[in-house]
Amino acid sequence: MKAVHFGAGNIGRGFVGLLLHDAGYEVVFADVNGALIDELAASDRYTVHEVGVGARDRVVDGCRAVNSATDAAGLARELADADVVTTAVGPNVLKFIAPHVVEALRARGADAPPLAVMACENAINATDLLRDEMAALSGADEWPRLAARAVFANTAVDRIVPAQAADAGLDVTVETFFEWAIERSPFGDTPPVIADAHFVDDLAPYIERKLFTVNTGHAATAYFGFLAGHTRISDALADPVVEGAVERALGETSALIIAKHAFTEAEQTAYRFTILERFRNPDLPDTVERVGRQPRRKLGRNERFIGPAAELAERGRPVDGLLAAITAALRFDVPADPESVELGHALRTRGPVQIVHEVMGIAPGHPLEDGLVEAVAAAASAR
Ligand SMILES: NC(=O)C1=CN([C@@H]2O[C@H](COP(=O)(O)OP(=O)(O)OC[C@H]3O[C@@H](n4cnc5c(N)ncnc54)[C@H](O)[C@@H]3O)[C@@H](O)[C@H]2O)C=CC1
Ligand SMILES: O=P(O)(O)OC[C@H]1O[C@](O)(CO)[C@@H](O)[C@@H]1O
Repeated sequence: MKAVHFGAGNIGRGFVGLLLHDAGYEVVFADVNGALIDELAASDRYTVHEVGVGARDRVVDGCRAVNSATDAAGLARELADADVVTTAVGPNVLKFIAPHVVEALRARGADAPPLAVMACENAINATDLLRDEMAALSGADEWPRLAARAVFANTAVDRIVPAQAADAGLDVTVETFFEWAIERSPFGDTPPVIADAHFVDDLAPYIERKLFTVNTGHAATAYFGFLAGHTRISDALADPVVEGAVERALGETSALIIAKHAFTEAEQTAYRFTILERFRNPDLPDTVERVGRQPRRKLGRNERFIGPAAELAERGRPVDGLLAAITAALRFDVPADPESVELGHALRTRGPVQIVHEVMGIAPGHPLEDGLVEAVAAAASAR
């Protein structure tokens, strides 16, 4: 069995690549980072170092690497007999992966087993986004023929993999916790065998619970922690002011998750507790700048703040904690982060109403609109 994984970064090597390797797949990493690919090609192995309770080291061996920016022929050869394609490149990069997978399906025989395609990104239904990019490239005439040669399954991935030390080489430090939930139904009776993944009939509850608890909580810790002057996530959460603000936002998203899905209040409280303990892990060298990265993406309509706040507002439920986190996200002033710079520029040059409509995707008259306009105005006057 063979898997081609796009994105040999933190989640690629420290999570998806590891689980595929442990499931018996021959793993081929495809990436546009030439130095990283050269290093992977020169050594067929690396170590995943876990930190935290029950930590152990895991070796990934037998892997190969191909530069997807410069070696289209090599990539096509690897894709030709792949069983699985996965990605961990960031949701905004999926459009650059789409042409490669379209070409692979064009070259794939109609009798070959279907290629399992699973995007492993922090976004709701990221595989559908990739499939839509592919369908648009292919066109209405050809697409049904190509689509029949693949199975597209959405997934939810959860493991904290921080930025790695400069001298770490290919090795990756990760937390012990992980969860990879994959939609079962697209595969019919023959889902891929990935022992450490968890196949579910309905992914929506898992992905919403994950995105609106883990990612809302983590990003809120980063933004409130940044404003309070903290560098590390674990230090930020040890600050009672930051912890209180994060708890308030998570109290609101938890109310939504319990109202929408079959999780009980006790289950959601336990889940939230576990998540906050993971963020507190002092052995995890994680920073507010990494976790807060790309604030514009994180303030998108279906993302971790605006998504749950919009649904809560539609239900007439409180959203003050989320609005405070949104203001903090807009005040995340990190010159090295292009999206933070872009938001700073938007706050200086565009009015709050325009930002709410165009950046956050909230329509005029939506019940969240007024609260958001106030949150944006507060950030504009503070930044
Ligand atoms: N790091 C974490 O703790 C977690 C990250 N995620 C998600 O996983 C995805 C990847 O995140 P990280 O691994 O942290 O980022 P990363 O920056 O460490 O890795 C991304 C990799 O994608 C590569 N890449 C960029 N453009 C590419 C292209 N066109 N073709 C092939 N490769 C390309 C980059 O060179 C890099 O090696 C994101 O969607 C993130 O939200 C999900 C759960 C946890
Ligand atoms: O690119 P994003 O959305 O910040 O993804 C990384 C996030 O995902 C998480 O791993 C949670 O699964 C956090 O480590 C981190 O905040």
